[in-house]
Parts: sequence; structure tokens; C-alpha cells
Amino acid sequence: MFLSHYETTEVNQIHQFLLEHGESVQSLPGSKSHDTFTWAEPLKAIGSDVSAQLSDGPGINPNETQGTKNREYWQKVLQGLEDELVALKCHYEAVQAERKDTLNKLLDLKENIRIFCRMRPFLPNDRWPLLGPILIPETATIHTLKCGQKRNFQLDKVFLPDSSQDEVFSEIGPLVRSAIEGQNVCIFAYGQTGSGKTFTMEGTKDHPGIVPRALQQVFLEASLDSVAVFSITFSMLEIYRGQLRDLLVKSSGKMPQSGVNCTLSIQMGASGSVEVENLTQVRIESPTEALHLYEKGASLRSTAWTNSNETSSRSHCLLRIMIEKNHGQRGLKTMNKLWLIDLGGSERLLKTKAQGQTLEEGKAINMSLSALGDVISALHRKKHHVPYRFSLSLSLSLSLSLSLSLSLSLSLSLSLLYIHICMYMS
Ligand SMILES: Nc1ncnc2c1ncn2[C@@H]1O[C@H](COP(=O)(O)OP(=O)(O)OP(=O)(O)O)[C@@H](O)[C@H]1O
Repeated sequence: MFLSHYETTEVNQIHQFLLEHGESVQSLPGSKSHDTFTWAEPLKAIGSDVSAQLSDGPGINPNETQGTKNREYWQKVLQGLEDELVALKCHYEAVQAERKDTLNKLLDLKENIRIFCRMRPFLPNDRWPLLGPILIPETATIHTLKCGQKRNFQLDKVFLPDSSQDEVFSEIGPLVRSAIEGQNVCIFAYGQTGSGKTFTMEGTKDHPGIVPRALQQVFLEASLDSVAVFSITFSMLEIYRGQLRDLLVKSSGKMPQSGVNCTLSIQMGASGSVEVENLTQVRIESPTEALHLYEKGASLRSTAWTNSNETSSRSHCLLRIMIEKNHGQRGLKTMNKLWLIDLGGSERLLKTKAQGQTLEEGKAINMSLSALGDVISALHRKKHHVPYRFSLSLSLSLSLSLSLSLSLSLSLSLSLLYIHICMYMS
């Protein structure tokens, strides 16, 4: 562009010069070509260049000030660029919407409830079973033989004992992405005690599990969205023998073994949404911050030694990531939840030979898991009636604590579009 090559003052001077001496400059090479040609030609070129610029460029009218004309010109250029940017943003939003739609269709095709099975490797203290289940990873089926009866289970995916955390997360990643894109997602790890639920959800420092990876991904996906603005909060609680405990509140200390006092309770909002009242929500800005909170919460979780696992989780641990998405210019705001849940292990009480407190914990875990199983089964079969309220009728005859436990598990399912269950076998 001409004006980028010549300073405005120079242009002014040239213009003025041309106005005054245009005729003579044009004629110079002709009349005294022997000594004027070398400098007059470039000057002529500049002159015609200036004239061209003046006709379609910023224009310099002697009646108007130079500054005003230039400003108008650049304002036009800027406006053009801004219009282009708006058009590009619209295009980007359309592409994003299409991508989201495709992802949702893909997940729908794969069913709203997906079941993966991960088999953990044998550990030094494990006893080899006489007859274990037969896993066929290619067809994602498990064949079992119980009391002479064959049973087949069809799953979405089977992970063999040598499967890495990476492999497991490659199936979970799309679900986490769909949470950022506007779906409610819940990922459960369900299985018998000692079968590797905490290993898969939490992992170790060297082999991070679903939780740290999902937290990383949430922030990564949010940073890739150049249009929306995200506000992400973190909450963590456990259900221990039917009581809800905020794992981000240190002062609450260890849960009283049989008390019914609990700072948290479940409430139904005006819109029908289910909320845990008074649950701490911490706004997080990075995965590191989230992991720090997770470690803090996990250190307060109820664990104990059992026959099946040295550090057995004696509660259901629930991590909630609330994702508020402000959709830029359209002014839309959405709120989605990503639940990552490490359920307490189902136990064969005879096998674990649990007694006293451990026995009571085991019973509470088994009963709540059984109710949760009914809900998931009803959702999976797309039954008209899903027994969310089972807990209420039970609570008439059973303890209050059981009711709390069930209603939380069940109401969670109510608000979730995608439920993923990791099933584990030892
Ligand atoms: N895929 C795996 N690879 C290697 N070690 C594993 C794997 N899965 C589980 N483990 C080990 O098995 C043991 C029991 O696992 P973990 O504590 O995760 O079980 P759990 O299902 O959470 O048990 P609980 O319900 O009693 O809490 C741990 O020592 C864990 O490190």
C-alpha cells in the first residue's frame, strides 16, 4: 500500500510539488533529457503513484484537513477487518455447533449408558480362582459359569489386565469433551472391593487415572474454545454409611460413626434439579489447583484395612465439576455437571469376614449399590418407571442414613444424561 511506503508528510510535499510543477515535471525528460532523465523518471513514477493513491486511497482534498481524511480511510479499513472477524466468528460457532452435534450423535449411537470392564492384573496376595470368568475382548463379552449355569454379559469394551491408564482414558476422553460442550456426564467406577476402582479413577503419581486426566482435559478443551467464557467450580463429597460429608471442609473431621447430624442434605430445586445443600464449591482456574483440592479431599476420605484391600474405600466418593459456559455474543449461559465417582466396593460379607464397624460399612455400601443398580438397569432398558423414589419407601423401614445414601445416588442418575459405569473384576 502506497502510504506504508511514504511518510504522510512526504506525500504532502510531493502532492504540493506536483500541483505547482506538475506540467514542468512531465515535460522535463523531453526538453532536457540528457541531464534530467535519471531523476525525473522516478519522480514521474512517484507522481503517478501518488495520483492513483489519491484517487482511490485516503484522498487529499485541499479543502479538508489531511488528518480527517486519513482517519476516515483507516476507520474504513478497520471496519472492514472487524466485519471480517465477526463473519469468521460466526463461521467458527457454526462449525463448533456442527462438531458438537456430531459428537452427541456419535455418543447417542453408542448409547447413553456405556459399560466398560477393566480387569486388574493379579497381585502377589491374590489367590488364583478355580474357575474365573472368560473375557473375550474382541467381542466385549464376558462368559461366566455360576452353579453350572452359563451367563454372558455384553459390554461396550473390555480392558485386559495389561491395559494402560492411557487406553482406558481414550474411551473416557470424548465423554469429558461432551461435558464441556454442554452435556451432563457421570462416570462411575463400580465393582467389588479391591478390584481396582480407585486405581482407575485416581491412579498413582506414575500412572494417573481418570480424575487427573479429566481435570486436565476440561481445562484444555475450555482453552481451545475461543468464543465462550468458562467458569469452573470443584466440589467433593463422600457418602459414608448414608451420611453426606463435604470433603473440602476440614473442620467437619471424621464422620461420627452412628450420628445422624450431617451438614449436607439433598434438596430439590424449583426447576426440579437436585442439589446438595451447603456443599462447598471452589472456583478453579487450572488443573493443578483442582488436583490440589482433590488431594485434600481424598486425604479426608474414609478408608480402612479389609481382608480384600489394605486401603479399602469405605464410602462412595463423589467429585463434581460444574462447568458454567458463557456463549459469547449470543448471551447464552449453560451449566453442566461432570461427576466422577469412585463407588465403595461391593462386598461378599461372608468372604471378607467383616465384623463390627466394617460389617456395617459393607452392609450400607451393598444396599446403596443394589438400589443404584436398579436405577441403572431401568435407565438402560429405557423403562417408563425408574425407581428413583425407591429410597423413600425404604427409608420408612430402614434408617435415615440409608435413605440419604440412596437418594443421592439415585438423584444423581436423574440429572445425568450420560452414565458410564466402569465394571471391574478381580
Ligand atoms: N490395573 C491395575 N494395575 C496395577 N495395579 C492395580 C490395578 N488395579 C488395581 N491395582 C492395585 O490393586 C489394589 C486394589 O486396588 P484399589 O484400591 O484401586 O481397589 P478398589 O476397587 O478401589 O477397592 P475398594 O473398593 O476396597 O476401595 C491396589 O494396590 C492397586 O494399586
